[in-house]
Amino acid sequence: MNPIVVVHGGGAGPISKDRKERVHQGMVRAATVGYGILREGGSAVDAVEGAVVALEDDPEFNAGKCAFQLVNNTPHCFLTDQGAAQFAAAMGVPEIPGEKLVTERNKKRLEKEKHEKGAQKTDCQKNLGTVGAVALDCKGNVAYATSTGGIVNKMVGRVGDSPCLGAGGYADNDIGAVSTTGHGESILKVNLARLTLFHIEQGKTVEEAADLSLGYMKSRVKGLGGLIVVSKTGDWVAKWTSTSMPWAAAKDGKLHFGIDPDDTTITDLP
Ligand SMILES: COC(=O)C[C@H](N)C(=O)O
Repeated sequence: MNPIVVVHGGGAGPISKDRKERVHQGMVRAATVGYGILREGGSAVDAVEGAVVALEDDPEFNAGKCAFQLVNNTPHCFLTDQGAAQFAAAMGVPEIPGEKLVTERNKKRLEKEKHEKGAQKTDCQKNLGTVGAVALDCKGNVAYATSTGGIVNKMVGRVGDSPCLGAGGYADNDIGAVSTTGHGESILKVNLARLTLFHIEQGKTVEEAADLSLGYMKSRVKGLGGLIVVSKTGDWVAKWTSTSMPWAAAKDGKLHFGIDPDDTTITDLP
């Protein structure tokens, strides 16, 4: 099986010219890290972890920190609050003060948002991002990872879509893997990642499946977003209904990259 990794940097509004080059570099770096792991025989799980950690460490993107493997070390899928903190400490994860995880750009964005009236919109255009990766390894295994700082000005205690199975992502070796981004509440309501895989299970191409599930989210709950998919047969796609979504894909020694609709560049991988 020829390995593939696809990454995204969050579905959002237009990206300013000066940020575009930095975002481009971040996407290329993450896809190259993930692909390098796969080329050396690494697993899909290792590849998505490597790619997402590269994006988490890049201040250009809005993500969490430390994508370690809960499912491999506990019988559970989710841990929150104090339990999550205890588990992280037991795994030797260093504690980082909250303020060190917030960039100046995000602080300014929060202040601006607090002064603007009105409820959270479902178009996700103001959000600064989320990062994600999907991969298919040489053995035919697929995996996904999604990491986010969430939406701006959210209520304390909000759980978004990104950590939730079926919404923020899903992987099944019999079908493929998906990582999503966009308006979290909408993504949760339609179970966007699993819905996309359902369409592939029903015989749709990855492209058709992505269009159907994103189209359904838009028409049914007026939610905008984006997603990346890799199927078990090695087909992949990056699609979005938000204005932009930075993405990159590495396959067969080629690197594909884009931010805006109908604007893809293809180069040779180093
Ligand atoms: C582009 O922004 C996001 O993807 C935010 C994330 N889905 C959330 O709602 O928490």
